[in-house]
Amino acid sequence: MTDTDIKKGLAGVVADYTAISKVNPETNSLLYRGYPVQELAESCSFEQVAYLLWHGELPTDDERAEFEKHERSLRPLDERTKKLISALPTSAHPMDVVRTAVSQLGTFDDTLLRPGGVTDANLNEGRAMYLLAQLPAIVAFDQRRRRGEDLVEPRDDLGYAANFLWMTFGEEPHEVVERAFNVSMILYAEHSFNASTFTARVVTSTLADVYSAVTAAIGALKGPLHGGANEAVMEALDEIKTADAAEKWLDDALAEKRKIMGFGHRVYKNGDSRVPTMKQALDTLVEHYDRRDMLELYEALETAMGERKNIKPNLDYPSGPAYNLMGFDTQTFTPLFVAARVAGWTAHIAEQLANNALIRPLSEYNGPDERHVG
Ligand SMILES: CC(=O)SCCNC(=O)CCNC(=O)[C@H](O)C(C)(C)COP(=O)(O)OP(=O)(O)OC[C@H]1O[C@@H](n2cnc3c(N)ncnc32)[C@H](O)[C@@H]1OP(=O)(O)O
Ligand SMILES: O=C([O-])CC(=O)C(=O)O
Repeated sequence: MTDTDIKKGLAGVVADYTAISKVNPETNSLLYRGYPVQELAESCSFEQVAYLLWHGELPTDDERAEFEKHERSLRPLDERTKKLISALPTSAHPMDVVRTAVSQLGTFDDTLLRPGGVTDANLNEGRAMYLLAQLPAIVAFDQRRRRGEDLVEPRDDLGYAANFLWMTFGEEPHEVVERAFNVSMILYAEHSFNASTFTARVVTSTLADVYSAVTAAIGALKGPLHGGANEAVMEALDEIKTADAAEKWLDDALAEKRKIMGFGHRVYKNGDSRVPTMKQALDTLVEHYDRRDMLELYEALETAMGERKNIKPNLDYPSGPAYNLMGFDTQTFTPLFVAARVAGWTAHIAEQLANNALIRPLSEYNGPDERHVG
């Protein structure tokens, strides 16, 4: 075996089929079940897109109404979840809180103990809906308690995006903000075999349950090379402060061999298909909040990175400042990604189970030759 036989980071390896989404770097496009993500972001709600990812088709009006009713009924947090979150230190990262809360949700589900209960497709669909409905409440409550604010109960007269913002900020969002947030949730919902989704599929392939797979996926998403980058983008923009400081900041960072968060991608080498749509949403927020300074800073760093390295932004680059303008704390950004991506993770869990093979690659041993104790 030579070095070239080792696929470091599994780069370029096709590990399985998927019918859920197609990431095409050649055409710089992303399809969810065949639909261009830009079209879905333009005309659908996050709930419709979750339905599409799970069922393969967009819902009819009746199916949509039923789906929304079910999702809304599952929003309120259990007292045990409120107690658990309240007991966790506010010094802990919100991703650790979300991971812990999802893990606890698994302990409430006694259907897991039924014969065949872990792999039952109907039960797993119910679990996916439960997680989709609960995550906004978990994320919103955690941000509020860190600010010394009381929990805001969900509303069943609001759609997913409006209710999420309502529970976080305690007021109904302006339509511009609701729209931008809905777009971000759709763009974050699914992206084929990214690291967190692959993690969920690895865990599922052992026939472990949905909660275990999602808890593990949250762990994988936390890192700054993946979902954690949206938070890191904001930290960088906060550090740079103004557009005229961007070039020097970048030169210093590159000289220190730092990775510039929100830039580059394992699959897209010519720009991330989702960035133009999220950038448009960011533009609407810049106008709404009258924050041209943010846009200038955003564009200055993007331009400098293009000139120095010819590396383009990924989705985390525009979504970081967008979430900042909406009023989210920087550490809440990656939990927002979790809330959206759980739609994709659970679609992949179902797909993995429908045609399962244990995921277990080989390694080439390069440690000491055989030796003996004593
Ligand atoms: C939603 C998402 O999860 S999107 C990804 C979010 N992550 C980030 O934004 C983190 C910053 N980006 C990165 O670290 C990388 O671009 C990754 C991890 C996303 C992709 O990495 P890989 O496909 O493994 O590419 P790799 O890291 O090998 O980069 C190739 C070259 O480009 C450079 N490069 C890639 N991205 C960056 C970056 N953001 N800043 C500086 N240099 C970079 C690498 O240093 C490397 O240079 P070299 O060949 O001189 O060593
Ligand atoms: O596909 C990837 O490797 C990372 C990514 O953009 C995502 O998960 O949205």
